[in-house]
Amino acid sequence: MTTGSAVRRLSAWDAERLRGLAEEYETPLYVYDLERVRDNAARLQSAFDEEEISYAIKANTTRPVLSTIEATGVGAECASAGEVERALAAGFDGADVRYTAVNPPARDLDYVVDTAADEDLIVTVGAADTLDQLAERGFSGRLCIRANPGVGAGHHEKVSTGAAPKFGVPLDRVPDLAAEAVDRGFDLVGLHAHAGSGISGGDLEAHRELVARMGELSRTVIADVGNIEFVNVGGGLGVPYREDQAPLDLDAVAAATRDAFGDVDARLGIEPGRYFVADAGVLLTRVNTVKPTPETTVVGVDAGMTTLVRPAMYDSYHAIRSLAADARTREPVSATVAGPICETADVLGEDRSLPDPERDDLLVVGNAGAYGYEMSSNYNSRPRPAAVALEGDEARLAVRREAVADITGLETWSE
Ligand SMILES: Cc1ncc(COP(=O)(O)O)c(C=O)c1O
Ligand SMILES: N[C@@H](CCCC[NH3+])C(=O)O
Repeated sequence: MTTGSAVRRLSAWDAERLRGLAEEYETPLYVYDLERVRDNAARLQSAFDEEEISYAIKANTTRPVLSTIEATGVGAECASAGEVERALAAGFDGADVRYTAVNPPARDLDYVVDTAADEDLIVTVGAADTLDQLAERGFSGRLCIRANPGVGAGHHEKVSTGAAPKFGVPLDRVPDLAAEAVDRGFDLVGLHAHAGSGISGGDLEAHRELVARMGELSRTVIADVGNIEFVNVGGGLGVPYREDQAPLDLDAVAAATRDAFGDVDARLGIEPGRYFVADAGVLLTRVNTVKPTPETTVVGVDAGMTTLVRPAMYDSYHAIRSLAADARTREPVSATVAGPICETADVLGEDRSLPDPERDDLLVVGNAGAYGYEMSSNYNSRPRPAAVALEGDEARLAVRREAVADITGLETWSE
């Protein structure tokens, strides 16, 4: 049983409503549909009904999104002290929050150790060094060890983490570190690994291999040091970005995951981020310049790589559609949709067929709910956009538009 469709194309968004939101809140504007977030959560919970699910909140930490996901009963995986703070503030139970330490700054560890004492957080370490730093701080909470499984996957080499030395303890060193942790009095409750982000059907073999390696590792660790509560095999479930891409068959992924894990006396867990939120969000942007050139029609818009960095950073494809009310009556042109930033990489889409664009047309960019606002920046002193959350017929401002004064307000130097 699944809830809603596994694919939500751009054409499913109500164009008239989006035009109204752009008028009211101006552009660039992120729009999140909370009902779609719930649908995505329900689909995950239906497929992974025997597993423990956490939301990797780095994908979208906007408060209404966090509260909506918290209400579905899943946990939260956090990549920083700031994310832990936001997860707790949104209502996640401390016992369901995991902090994944990646070269953790001392300030993160101070906060997390302090908070863990009251909130029962789980801290995941990916280096023996981090274990020492926790011991130095008198950490007495629940501990998880992140393994580097030696197998990675993902939509781009920059997001394939499973074999990158930066992440996790090499698989063959995990049993010794686990034994050492238990000897030193840590409460070892789990093991963890993550292959990478944006896993598609073609990556399933890599996923299966990672899970199989984690199954074997957990059997060794349990035999050495006794029971643990869980083995989390990471996030990474991809969603279709192109119109012709098929969605992941979640039931098949869940079955393959269980099968590869085998018979281990610990709860299996996953921690997707993107799957919860990607197609629950769009980015609205307005055309400010139309420039025909011999190669292409350059369509200049008010959102750029500072608003949505994925195309510039990973060459990611995001569908773009014109919301001009008379779009159907216009001839299509081949367009390059480019932002206002002084970088050649500041292009949201190339070779896009758009109804003959005009200044002030509204465009909508798809699948912007994951790693969109989260990765936005202030480069070129561009204020970050606003975000609106939709709950049924209601729309509420979730994040106000940044002003230049918000940026300059951080400066302490005055003449
Ligand atoms: C440790 C960890 N867990 C979970 C995720 C979530 O990945 P995704 O949003 O692709 O599901 C990430 C990001 O890649 C991650 O680094
Ligand atoms: N930020 C990446 C995915 C997550 C990487 C985090 N480990 C993307 O937009 O695809």
